[in-house]
Amino acid sequence: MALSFRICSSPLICRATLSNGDNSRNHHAIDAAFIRRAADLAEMSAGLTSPHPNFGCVIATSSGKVAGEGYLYAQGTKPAEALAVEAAGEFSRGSTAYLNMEPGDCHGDHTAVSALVQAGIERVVVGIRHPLQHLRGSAIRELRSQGIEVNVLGEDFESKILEDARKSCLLVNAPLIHRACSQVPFSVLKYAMTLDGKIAASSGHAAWISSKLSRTRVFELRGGSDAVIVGGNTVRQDDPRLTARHGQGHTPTRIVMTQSLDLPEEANLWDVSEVSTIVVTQRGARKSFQKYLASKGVEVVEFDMLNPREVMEYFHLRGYLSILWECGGTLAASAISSSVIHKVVAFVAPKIIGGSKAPSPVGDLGMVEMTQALNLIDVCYEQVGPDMLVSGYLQPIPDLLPVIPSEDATVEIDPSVDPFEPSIIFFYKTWDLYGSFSNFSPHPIRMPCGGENDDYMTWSSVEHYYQANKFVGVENPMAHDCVEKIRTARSPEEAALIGRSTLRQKPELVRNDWEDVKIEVMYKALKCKFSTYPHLKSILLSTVGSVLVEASPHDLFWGGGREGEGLNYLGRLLMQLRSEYLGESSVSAENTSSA
Ligand SMILES: NC(=O)C1=CN([C@@H]2O[C@H](COP(=O)(O)OP(=O)(O)OC[C@H]3O[C@@H](n4cnc5c(N)ncnc54)[C@H](OP(=O)(O)O)[C@@H]3O)[C@@H](O)[C@H]2O)C=CC1
Ligand SMILES: Nc1c(N[C@@H]2O[C@H](COP(=O)(O)O)[C@@H](O)[C@H]2O)[nH]c(=O)[nH]c1=O
Repeated sequence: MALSFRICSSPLICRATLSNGDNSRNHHAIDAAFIRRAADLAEMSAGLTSPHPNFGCVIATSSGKVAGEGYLYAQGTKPAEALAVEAAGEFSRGSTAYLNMEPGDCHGDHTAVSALVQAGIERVVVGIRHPLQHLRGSAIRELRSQGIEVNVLGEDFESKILEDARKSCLLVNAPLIHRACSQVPFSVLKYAMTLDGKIAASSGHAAWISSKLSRTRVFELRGGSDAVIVGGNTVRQDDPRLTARHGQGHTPTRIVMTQSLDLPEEANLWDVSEVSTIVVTQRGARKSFQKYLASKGVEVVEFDMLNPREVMEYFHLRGYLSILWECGGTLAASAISSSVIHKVVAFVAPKIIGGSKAPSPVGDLGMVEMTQALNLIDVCYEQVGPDMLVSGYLQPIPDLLPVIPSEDATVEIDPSVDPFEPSIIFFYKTWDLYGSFSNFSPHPIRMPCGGENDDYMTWSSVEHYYQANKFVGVENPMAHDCVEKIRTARSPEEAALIGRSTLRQKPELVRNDWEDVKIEVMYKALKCKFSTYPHLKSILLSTVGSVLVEASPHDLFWGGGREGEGLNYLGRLLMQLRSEYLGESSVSAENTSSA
């Protein structure tokens, strides 16, 4: 899929022609228009890859013309700001950069901050600060320390028009903000209902209520989510596939929530050749069926208390940002009552089915008077083919300012808090605290390819290098192609997908000694990464005394597993590397003192 960044001629964006009197109002209008454009750009990666923090950037010249634009395609790919200054070329010098959100990583040569500084940007306007506490404020501080003027909406100046622009920045990263504030993923309840409020006929038949066009929109919604969830009854009634069939984009994990585990032996969701399925159930439910599902490649996770909140907290820990609920009314009511649903998306079809027993979108919430009804916020109406799409929020997007203080502010409030000192340090998603320990972190390394080819090459991440090494040195042109495909994959995620699926589908392309050498391959790559980036080495050394655990619940070799049952080889290798660095620094300290 091609990345699009182009010089835009949006009608919103005009040249700045300011008279003295209306200077500040016009400045605000121009800043607001460019920030809204940055937020629109940020949304462009939705559905292309797994959900991640969304970044967009517009470079505007002093005469108010767009010189370059960019957006983050996937986690671990070139920052939006770097793409935008590349597109703007020489026009970047002296220009203003508009960012929907403060960048995360600000250390090193390939970050958003370094791209803006090196391009000679004079002013940066930021829609919102980064919502994650460990990243909040760092990039802004760094840009200011480099002499760039930085204005943050809502902090440096306020007006209605800027407030609206700021809101578009909150909306485009609503999942991240909710995740940061509430420790559950952002959840959207989506349903299709007839004009008389039914989601199926009284027989349970529901195919179809909404039009084909509306259902294509649902595929897009799925593509922009980490997972789609339904209840056991929907599996029994509909035998759904829950795939995103809108093109080549991201496909979410399918989750089934069932207390009874009384599910059919044959179901579309048990075909995991394209997408995985996770069944969450009550501890001890139908052990033999659990085994059967496991034999089909379906992951089963047992809960002591199976309820929507526990399940969402669990998926938060697994790094999920956004979940689409496509369940029926019983589970929807339970999820709303547990306050885990943030947004509702309803397709209303101009059909009437009737039936006093036909199910409706939300079951019993225990309310008896209309005054108790939940009022949606920021409601939108859109016609999709013959249907009406009504969407809105059940909970306001938290106001970041008071809710999430920066790390510096936290230390001021409670000096005993040291976020870098728990005895076990978990890491997993690249944008979380210690995310730079992940193999998916966007830190390119230069390493020889291995095999007969000893030329040094650039690998966009440790994951690219590791996955490619599975096929290095194999005398088969398809293996060579595979190495090249992985090396040039647009994101670590894509590199992993190619590496893992080729290993499964064409095991003959995998080198014979792979199982014997894979740990060494990983160690070399990690060593290269941490030696190349001094700030990463410092973070690694700051963890001395703590056990490092990759919090991957499903990778039981490199990760720690859900309940500590994983071998955690990635954590172990990082600790081994840390000891090596410590040994080196104590030897060099000894040498200095004896010199
Ligand atoms: N038009 C539309 O948009 C949609 C329509 N439908 C229709 O809705 C009907 C099914 O509705 P419904 O039974 O409500 O839907 P679901 O199956 O989606 O949800 C209910 C099931 O969820 C499981 N569950 C697990 N934990 C809980 C919990 N804490 N609270 C509630 N349920 C829990 C149970 O499964 P178990 O019994 O296995 O333990 C329960 O039977 C079908 O006719 C289907 O066609 C469904 C989805 C969307
Ligand atoms: N009936 C109905 C929906 N039903 C939802 O879609 C699921 C089927 O998805 P799939 O098997 O992937 O096509 C089904 O189980 C239920 O969750 N959705 C809609 O947009 N419109 C509709 O009219």
